[in-house]
Amino acid sequence: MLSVEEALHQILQHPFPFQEEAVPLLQAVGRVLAQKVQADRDFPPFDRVTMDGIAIKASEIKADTRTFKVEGMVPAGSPAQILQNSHHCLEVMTGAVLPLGTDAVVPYEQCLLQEGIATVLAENVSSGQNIHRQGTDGKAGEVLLQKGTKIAPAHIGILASVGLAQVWVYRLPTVAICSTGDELVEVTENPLPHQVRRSNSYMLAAALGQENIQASLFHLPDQPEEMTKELKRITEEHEVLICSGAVSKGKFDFLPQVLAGLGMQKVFHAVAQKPGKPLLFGTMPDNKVIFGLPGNPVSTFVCYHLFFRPWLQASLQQSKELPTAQLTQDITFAPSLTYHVPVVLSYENGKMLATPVKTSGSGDLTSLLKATALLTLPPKKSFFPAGEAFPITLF
Ligand SMILES: Nc1nc2c(c(=O)[nH]1)N[C@H]1C(S)=C(S)[C@@H](COP(=O)(O)OP(=O)(O)OC[C@H]3O[C@@H](n4cnc5c(N)ncnc54)[C@H](O)[C@@H]3O)O[C@H]1N2
Ligand code: MOO
Ligand SMILES: [Mg+2]
Repeated sequence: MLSVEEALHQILQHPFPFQEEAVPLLQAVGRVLAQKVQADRDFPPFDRVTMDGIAIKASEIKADTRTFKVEGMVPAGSPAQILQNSHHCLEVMTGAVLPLGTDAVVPYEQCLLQEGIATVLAENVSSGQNIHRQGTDGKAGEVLLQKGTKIAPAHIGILASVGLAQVWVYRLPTVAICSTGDELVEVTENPLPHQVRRSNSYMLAAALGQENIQASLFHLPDQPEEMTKELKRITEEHEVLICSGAVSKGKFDFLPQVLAGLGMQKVFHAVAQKPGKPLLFGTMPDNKVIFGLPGNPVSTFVCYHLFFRPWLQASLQQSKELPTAQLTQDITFAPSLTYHVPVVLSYENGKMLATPVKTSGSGDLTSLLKATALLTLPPKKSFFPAGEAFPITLF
């Protein structure tokens, strides 16, 4: 059976060649940048006043010279002004261009202004005080954002600052989510005693929503002809198919054979891990990919985070290092499988700690309510002592 690393490696051999598209600035949040972003001018673009007050030449402050005649007023948004007489001052507002001939700003709180004369009350005034010098934070032409950056609100601020009303981002894939199983009924239905409401498809759709992907939802019955008919249409109309269920050894687990009949090239079917052993991954023509996630809700969730998300990130040319956290208690796990443990994270003395949550297995969706991450324990060992650190996947 394939190890988790090998399975992931094989999945990453099939990235989707996402095209680029331009979107309006505000629609770029949560998307992945497909262009390099450079500063179109210095950051800040001029010597910027950082306090409301008066601008003076600092060297003019002497023991007996603390009064300055006010020459005028420089609001933010007005062109640069020049101090005509170095014994004078100009009133300046936060955000204004520092007047030429001045090199210090004394805040109003440290001045007395009376009848056009400012008296500096502050003991010391040093050259450069309360001035945000041009280009301190970035020079014109400097690369501020790299391709592959996931755009967060702060990035939107930078994009706006450099004048990008349209932003080039990677186009998102069209994704179909298919749940399977005759025991499953709609959220709005009242399940009979032998039925359950479908939750996996909604959980997956919500997770994809966090990637800005609006997936289409379908449900397939445990019936191969019907499944084939539906999946033929769905795979024609979508680039990515994520199924949940019907991939194990059951007499009604028809998904692998139905997809093979539709032309899916199986890449693998089974990974040495718990949960999520019967994971299926395959490809279709035109770079289409299929993830057959095992149906137990926690398996679906784990496989989405451990395999689908890295595939999406790699396709969007994003790289990611997995952080680690230290176990707070011993874990014994004998099978030679990679073990994904739902954990709750905390911090102590600057260290991230992982405490396993109580769970009754991969069918226990409620275990995810307490957890904030998955801790991945390698297959080679069976005893994992408290204090040892392992990679975590946040969700
Ligand atoms: N003989 C074997 N039996 C099983 C094996 C095995 O290796 N040999 N593997 C087990 C593992 S591990 C898992 S995980 C499950 C995976 O099974 P399937 O992918 O075939 O999924 P189903 O049989 O369709 O369903 C399993 C379970 O999950 C519930 N489910 C499915 N979809 C949803 C949904 N959308 N919302 C809520 N719940 C869902 C379903 O009702 C079942 O209870 O197989 C083991 N068996
Ligand atoms: O994916 Mo299964 O847990 O190993 O139920
Ligand atoms: Mg099954």
